[in-house]
Amino acid sequence: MLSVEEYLAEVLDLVTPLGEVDVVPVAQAVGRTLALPIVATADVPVMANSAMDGFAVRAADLSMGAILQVVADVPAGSPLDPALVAGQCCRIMTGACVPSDADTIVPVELVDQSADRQRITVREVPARGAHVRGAGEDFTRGVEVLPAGIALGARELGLVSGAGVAEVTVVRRPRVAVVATGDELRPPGARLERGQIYESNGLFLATALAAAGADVVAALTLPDDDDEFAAGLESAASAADLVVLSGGVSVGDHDVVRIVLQARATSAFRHVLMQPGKPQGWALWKTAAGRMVPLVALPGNPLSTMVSFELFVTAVLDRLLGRASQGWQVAVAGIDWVPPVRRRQFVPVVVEVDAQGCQRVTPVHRRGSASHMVSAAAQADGLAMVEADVERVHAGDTVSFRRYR
Ligand SMILES: Nc1nc2c(c(=O)[nH]1)N[C@H]1C(S)=C(S)[C@@H](COP(=O)(O)OP(=O)(O)OC[C@H]3O[C@@H](n4cnc5c(N)ncnc54)[C@H](O)[C@@H]3O)O[C@H]1N2
Ligand code: MOO
Repeated sequence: MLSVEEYLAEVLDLVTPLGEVDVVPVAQAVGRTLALPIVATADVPVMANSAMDGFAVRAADLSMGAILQVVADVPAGSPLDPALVAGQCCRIMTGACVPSDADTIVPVELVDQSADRQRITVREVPARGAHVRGAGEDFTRGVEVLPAGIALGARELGLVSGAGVAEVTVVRRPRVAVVATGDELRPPGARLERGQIYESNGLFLATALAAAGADVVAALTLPDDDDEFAAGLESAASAADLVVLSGGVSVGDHDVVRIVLQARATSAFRHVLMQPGKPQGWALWKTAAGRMVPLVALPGNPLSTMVSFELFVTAVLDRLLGRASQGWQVAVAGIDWVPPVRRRQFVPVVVEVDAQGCQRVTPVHRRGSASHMVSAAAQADGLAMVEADVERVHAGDTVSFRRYR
């Protein structure tokens, strides 16, 4: 039996970072991983500008009751830079360039305006420099605003476009094929005969892989026949950087993935000290074209597939993409529960934050981490991890927690 860490190290050894890149417009870069850092093409703010709608003034002119003459109007986007001499100011809107002769903004609420809007009387005196957003205050041209290895979400893309960058260099998406195996599998909607079940791992894996940044190039369901399975696997692998399989990894007579890969590939089938997800396998499949394609074979029970995906497949994708892997946080148990014996437990939990700000996690299902359940993972916020030597989790005990991405 291997520890989770030992098995993870074996699986990670199967792949090296992809190293190939795409250059894509920023609007099409969501979910992609930066291959090169983002360097600002401009200062942000690009120029000193007003944080308020009001009047740009010279601080030297300010006193309670001072009357200033309004000599210009500067809305946002205006190129105007009106000259201001003593006793003069200009009307300015939020985001507009502060005139070179002004150093302070008086918000419109702090003045009285004459009926003809040509003069203002100052009712409250702001500090020198008030409401002026300085050029380069956020960052300056030439600085790195995001490092390589970052996955681009909405917030990152806001920053990238704000920094004036139109195209980003991202890691090519890993091409991943999904193979579900089992004679019993039927598509949802089909009429089930005795012994048959609805296929769910294939769609789960394809969807989770795409959400994690993969290009899913094939999603097949293959039977437990050795030759048919091998032929399907060859077609899946021929277009892929990685194949993720579900089912058939255990010790049964029809566990086609183990049987075929042990006979026809470089492979290892392991028992890992985790529950769910004890039987695991990996292989290197030599395609007809002579390319070695890494395969990660997950146990077929739906919760085993989901947990194994979280622990191993996401880590492999992170490595291919050159991206940091997600860590574990500290949480406390919301209730008592009994974890399985001698294996580290990964149990789907809901999380709530208590009055003290602690994350309290509670298994979503009375069956805890029983591996046949399809509902538990979907109803959970993430996984709690309980070490193998824990005989009973007590409410208030510290446990590790990882939120689904
Ligand atoms: N004698 C032993 N038997 C088993 C052991 C063991 O150590 N000794 N380990 C058990 C554990 S733990 C697990 S987990 C499973 C893993 O088995 P396989 O990976 O070989 O998976 P299958 O037998 O193909 O399927 C298990 C279960 O999951 C259902 N399944 C499979 N694929 C799908 C799919 N795509 N969608 C939905 N459900 C699927 C399948 O019908 C089975 O019910 O082995 C234990 N046995
Ligand atoms: O490891 Mo299996 O996933 O316990 O049922």
